[in-house]
Amino acid sequence: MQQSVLLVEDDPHTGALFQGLFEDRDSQLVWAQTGGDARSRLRNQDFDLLVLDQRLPDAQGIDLLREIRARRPRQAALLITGYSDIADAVTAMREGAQDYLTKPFESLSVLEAAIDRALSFESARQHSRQVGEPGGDRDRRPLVVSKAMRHLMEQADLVAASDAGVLVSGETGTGKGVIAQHIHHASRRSKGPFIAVDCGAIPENLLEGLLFGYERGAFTGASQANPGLVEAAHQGTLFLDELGEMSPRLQMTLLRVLEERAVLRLGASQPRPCDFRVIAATHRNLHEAVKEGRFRADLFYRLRAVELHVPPLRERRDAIVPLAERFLAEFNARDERNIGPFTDDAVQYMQAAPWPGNVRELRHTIERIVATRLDGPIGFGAFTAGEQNAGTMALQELQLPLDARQAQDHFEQAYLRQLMDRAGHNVSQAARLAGLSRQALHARLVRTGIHPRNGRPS
Ligand SMILES: Nc1ncnc2c1ncn2[C@@H]1O[C@H](COP(=O)(O)OP(=O)(O)OP(=O)(O)O)[C@@H](O)[C@H]1O
Repeated sequence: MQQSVLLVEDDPHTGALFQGLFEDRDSQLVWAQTGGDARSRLRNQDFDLLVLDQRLPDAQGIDLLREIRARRPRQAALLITGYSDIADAVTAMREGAQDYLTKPFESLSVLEAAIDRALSFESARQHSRQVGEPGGDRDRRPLVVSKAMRHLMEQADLVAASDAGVLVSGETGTGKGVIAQHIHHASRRSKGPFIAVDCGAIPENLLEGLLFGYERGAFTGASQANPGLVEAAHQGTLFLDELGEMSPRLQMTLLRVLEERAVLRLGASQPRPCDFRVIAATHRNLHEAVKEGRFRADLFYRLRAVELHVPPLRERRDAIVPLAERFLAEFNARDERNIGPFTDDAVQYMQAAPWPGNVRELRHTIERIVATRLDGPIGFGAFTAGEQNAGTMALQELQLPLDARQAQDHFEQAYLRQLMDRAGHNVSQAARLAGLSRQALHARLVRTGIHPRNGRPS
């Protein structure tokens, strides 16, 4: 079925760019130049995807998105920001945008990939809602197979009943975020928001404003007051991922907020009461960090009333094949394929492989396999194909354009994708391998349009 996209954009160049992009596509583009125009178009037609510019003559893209999603909570959207403004981007994601794009666009292919991704995501979502109900929610639950994980989930259920601070530790990709969400959904706060922040990916000064909020004029560029994620998590759960990366100054502010149950926005004189539960996660050994004085002991003990350690996948090998089968079913449904089953040698390979990137790496591998074939059983070769000569293959497949800047962009994208694959899609690990700071790498990933989590163009 033909999909439809509503572009809300006042800039004629960007509008023309989109019209050009949609000329050869099987989907329909409708272009509205103002918020008012967009509202009237939405009264007459449903769109599979909205692409909203943040700065419109009569509205802010985020405000418009908020307004539209109040009536259509499942509306898929992408936000275009004029500057790489991470605060706008994060707000947009919180309002339910699938993704954000920064202008000027790096390249047409990055833009096209983002639209494709949002549209295929939307069609998969519509599909899974239709076929998934009433089992849809069940499918999103973590798969619990091994004894160690069963024990962990029992503990998670117990702690969910209390309001105690929880520290979830474990290697990257083991499912710490999944456990945090499970605790939230099993707790009395389940009707409130679950807000996740990756403390390691955001520079300290931005993280401060993002978490604790700011008043208008608190700093240059603070043109309007912003409540911050702590306030947004009111009556819900704040998931602080990679807490070990938080600077000592922000650790102190966070401790104060937790002790006083109130937050003081930057530039404000009156604290605002807030009621939220913190679940923190770390891949670092925070006990060591406390001993070495790099992490505040008082904050550590406060957040770690209960500690749950998620074991690496190699220590729960009986879960590998059931997880792989779950992911295979998920991607077959999403990509409308019918690939599988796994052959015996594929099963043996999976069970023996080290999976340094844990469940995320397994999931990503199955996604790659499904994306690169049409049907048939999955043998051992499917798992090793990506590893052999990964470097030379990536370069041969690059087909670099002759324009020097474009060639550099292509090369950087290929490099970053390969780097993220090697690092099991963990930004900290990738930054270590690349010899870059985590923030510098994150900025490059955002700039080149690669999604830090899955290495695909966003
Ligand atoms: N038990 C599980 N059942 C189903 N999917 C899982 C399970 N554990 C992890 N996953 C999937 O693996 C991926 C990684 O999980 P998650 O993001 O929770 O890991 P993490 O430990 O928080 O990673 P990081 O330290 O990099 O933030 C996600 O796509 C998640 O859905």
